Amino acid sequence: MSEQKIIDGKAFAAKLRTKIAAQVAVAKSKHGFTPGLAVVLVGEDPASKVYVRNKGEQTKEAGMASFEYKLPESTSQAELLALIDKLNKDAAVHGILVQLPLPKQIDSQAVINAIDPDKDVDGFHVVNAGRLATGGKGLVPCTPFGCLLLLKDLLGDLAGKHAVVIGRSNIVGKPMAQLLLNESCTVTIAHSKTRDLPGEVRRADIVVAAVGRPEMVKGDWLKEGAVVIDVGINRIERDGKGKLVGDCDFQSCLPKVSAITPVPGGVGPMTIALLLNNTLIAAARQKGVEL
Ligand SMILES: Nc1nc(=O)c2c([nH]1)NC[C@@H]1CN(c3ccc(C(=O)N[C@@H](CCC(=O)O)C(=O)O)cc3)C=[N+]21
Ligand SMILES: [Mg+2]
Repeated sequence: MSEQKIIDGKAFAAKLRTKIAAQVAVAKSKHGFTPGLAVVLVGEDPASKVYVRNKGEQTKEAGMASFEYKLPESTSQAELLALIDKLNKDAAVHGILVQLPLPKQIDSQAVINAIDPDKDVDGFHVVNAGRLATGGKGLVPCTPFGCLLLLKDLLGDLAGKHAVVIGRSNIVGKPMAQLLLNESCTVTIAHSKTRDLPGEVRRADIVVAAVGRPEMVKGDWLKEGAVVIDVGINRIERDGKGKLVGDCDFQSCLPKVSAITPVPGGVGPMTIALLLNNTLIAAARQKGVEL
């Protein structure tokens, strides 16, 4: 059980943020603009508040402008759409993120599709999903993008690898499968109706777990030497204490894998780093410059 099996997403993300900060400095000194990210939080979900605070802090650390909008739980869809319209028109805002989930009176997909696709740094707009599916130049969802960078850093060329993505959400599973397909992997998308999930996972060189079920994937489901990317972030109680665990049972998986991401410290920090990267990409495109 060697140490280096455990992928240090936190360190990788920190390195990426250093590179981003250097490019932000060039945007300012050479091109005279500051990339700006607006994050909109509706309601009081405590977990969401933590993520939004981390995003704001890391945005400023990278030298970007951070705009935070905190709206009450009772906000109507019309009020939220009015804010999006204002941010779409604001030249200082190059990226817009509306924190999910939204309160139930609001149709999330309608809100996401109201964001200017070129400012949609989550990559959730239907136009960006379409661009990803058809090989266009869009904005790629942060979590799958971060997972892909970790995999390429570890394995280099991914062509011909068998990847099993567990989970079919629009925000992780589907775009992850698309990215792996674009890298010429053979991709299986598994989900709650998949027959014999352990059997599917056993064929995988690469497993991406994004189901939101604590410790579901067991070590005996894995092929010897598989690479496991654990996207799950589940808060559980164990021995009377709150604990953060992934979708993979880390203890049983570790002896079987060639590499695995931990939770915390794996995919989570990459998601925020890729959000900053997307903001930089969006800003550079809006300004028509190469950084
Ligand atoms: N429009 C939208 N875009 C998102 O990207 C989005 C969202 N809504 N809603 C909530 C989820 C969740 N999310 C995380 C980001 C970073 C960590 C992260 O940095 N986690 C750390 C620490 C976790 C902790 O200690 O709580 C880690 O895994 O090491 C986790 C979760 C982004 N999300
Ligand atoms: Mg994201």
